[in-house]
This record gives sequence, C-alpha cells and structure tokens, in this order.
Amino acid sequence: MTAVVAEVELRRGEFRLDVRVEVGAGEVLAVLGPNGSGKSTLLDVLAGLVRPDRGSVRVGDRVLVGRGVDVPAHRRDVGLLAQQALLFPHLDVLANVAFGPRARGVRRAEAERIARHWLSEVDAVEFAGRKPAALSGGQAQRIALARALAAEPRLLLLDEPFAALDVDVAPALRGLVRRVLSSGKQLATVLVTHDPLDALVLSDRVVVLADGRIVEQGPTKQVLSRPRTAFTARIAGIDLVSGVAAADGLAIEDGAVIHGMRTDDVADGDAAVAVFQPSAVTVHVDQPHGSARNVFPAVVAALEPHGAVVRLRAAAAPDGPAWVAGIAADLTPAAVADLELDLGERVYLAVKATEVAVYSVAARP
Ligand SMILES: Nc1ncnc2c1ncn2[C@@H]1O[C@H](COP(=O)(O)OP(=O)(O)OP(=O)(O)O)[C@@H](O)[C@H]1O
Repeated sequence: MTAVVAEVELRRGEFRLDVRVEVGAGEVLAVLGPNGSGKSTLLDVLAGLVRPDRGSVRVGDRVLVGRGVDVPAHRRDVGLLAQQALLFPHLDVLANVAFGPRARGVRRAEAERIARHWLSEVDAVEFAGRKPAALSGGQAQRIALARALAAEPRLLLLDEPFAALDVDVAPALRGLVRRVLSSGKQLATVLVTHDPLDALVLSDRVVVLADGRIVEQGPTKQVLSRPRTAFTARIAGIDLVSGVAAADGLAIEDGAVIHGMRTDDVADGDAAVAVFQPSAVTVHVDQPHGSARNVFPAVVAALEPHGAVVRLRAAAAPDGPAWVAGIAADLTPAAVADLELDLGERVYLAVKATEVAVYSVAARP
C-alpha cells in the first residue's frame, strides 16, 4: 500500500526542485544526492516547513498539501529525527517522550506508559529520569527517536540522523534504528543521508537527486551495486566511467575503449557505463605488460586511509585520458610503501576486462 505520495515543484532562488516520490507503508526510502541537490528542501516540504509552489503531499488518504490545503507542521503527524536530538532541555527524558501523546490530549498516566514503551524499544528505560544535558550524543538520539515514534506519526523523516555522532557510536544506533523501523508496519520513512551505509542498512529503496531532479531510483542494493551515475558510484565506493556500449566494452569520448563484460541488456551504441571495484585496480610505476587489457596513465591526486587499505584517487595525466580523474584504486599500506607512491606522481592504473561490468544507462522500467 502506498502511504505517502508527494509531487513537489518549488523554486528557491536559482534552484528548482521538481520531484515525485512515493513511500509505501512499512517502507524506508533513502534520498541520496550531492550537496545542494535538494534533499533537505524535499524533507522541509514533507515536514511542512516549506510550501511548494505547485504539487501535493498526501499521507494515506489525508491531503497535507494540495489545492487550498496546507496543514501546518504541528498537525501533520510527521515525526522528525534530525542530526541533533533537539530535546526539551527543561524536561526529563520521560516527559520529553511523553510530550507527543500529551499534546494529542492523552492523559498523563497513559502518556507516560506510552513513553516507557518507546524508551524500552530504544533500550533507554534507565534514562527516564535524566535531563537531556546528562545524556551522551548517542543516548540523546535514541531518546529523540523514541520521542518521534511515541507521537505515532504516519510519516517519519530522518535527516542525517547519525552524522553528528562519533564513528564508534553510529553502528549500534544504526542497528537499533533498523530494528525499531522494521517493527513499524504502518510507518513510512524518508531518510536523507550522505552515507551509503545508512542507505544500505536502513532503506528498501533509494532515489538519487541531482539539481533538484531524480536521476536514479530503485531497490537500494540494486542501485548501489549497479550505479548509473558517477555520483551514485562514488558514494557506493565504486569506479564508474560513462560512454557508449561498443563491441567489447565501453567506448569513451576520446575514442578509447574500456574492455569489459557487457550485461545482457546492452546494445551497441547505447549510452552505457563501465563499473569496477577500486580493489580490482592495480597501480604500477612502470607501464605493465601483463594480462590486464585496460591500462591508463594517471597522476596520484590523493592517498587516504580507507579501512584496512589505502585508497588512491587519480587525477588525469597530462598525456592521458581525462576520464581517469576521480578513479579510485585500493592498495595495501605495504604496496604504497613498496611503490614509494607520492602525491603528484605519474602512475599506470590497470584493471582486467573480467573485472569491468558494462551496463546500459537507458531508463529503468
Ligand atoms: N532558505 C533558502 N532560501 C533560498 N535558497 C535555499 C534555501 N535553502 C536552500 N536553498 C537552496 O536550495 C538548493 C537545495 O538545497 P538543499 O539544502 O535542499 O540541498 P541538500 O541536497 O539538502 O544539500 P546538503 O547535502 O548540502 O544538505 C541549494 O541551491 C540551496 O542553496
């Protein structure tokens, strides 16, 4: 069942948002996109903080925005979990969580029972009597989630909910949010995030925005493992090059071909992308003459720790192809030391054709 349908057209200065999104009951939709692509603006429209120039927002059979209708934010039954917990500092945790039910007119004892239920759902009953100032960031976010859910929203908005937390706290909270959301069969959730892990762990589907429009959408795993835009590939940690499908791979603007394995749905001449993992790219100081059919000169633009490996970001070499810029290669720290790699150094990147997948970027059905 579709719980939420939003059709939004809106101008903010030069920026124009023009999207249609649907979220099912019990479904989590992730909204990804580069800075300034309109993610927060979309969330603001759903929350009732910004009115679209044209369009409508419907939750279930209730119209929140439409012809002559504009339900104010506090009457929307929309919950929000933002980067900061934004708890009422003068109320203790129990009263913070009971606030939503109380505001709906529920009697104090019943509101406190509801609050205790949600505190238990987020493993935070022990904090009931504390003031927000005595909570850590991760604890406060759990209380904020309980507070949002205690108000029984039909639509829950998550706006970068883990971005302000320490990296060692975020995984546990991500797991907790997943558990709590999966028990809400009627709840529709929209998650705005920069983190592909958030999307992978929490969402069923994603839409990717660029310049206020949807450029990609589909089931999360499918979109992140078969990205069709450079942005999605980058956040998914995958290398992606655009071009046109050719006999044995992908033909690129400058006439070069990246050799790869074509998928079934690609025909010669289709707009297509070549996708490969940074771990499949090998780095050489001298031009290699091995089995890799794809070898291209590049310059080392950055070397960053990435879990147990070092991720090299390439820039184009003066005599090499331009599309190499931004390609990532994962190396062991030992390999970086062996190759004596430095920023600005000229290298050769190689990737075997068997490691390169070529996909059509024709619109998905
Ligand atoms: N109050 C405002 N008035 C005018 N323009 C705005 C306002 N808020 C945002 N914008 C513009 O709208 C566009 C979309 O911004 P928005 O914050 O929705 O993007 P975003 O995808 O959420 O970005 P980020 O990832 O940086 O949070 C930007 O060009 C921004 O400058």
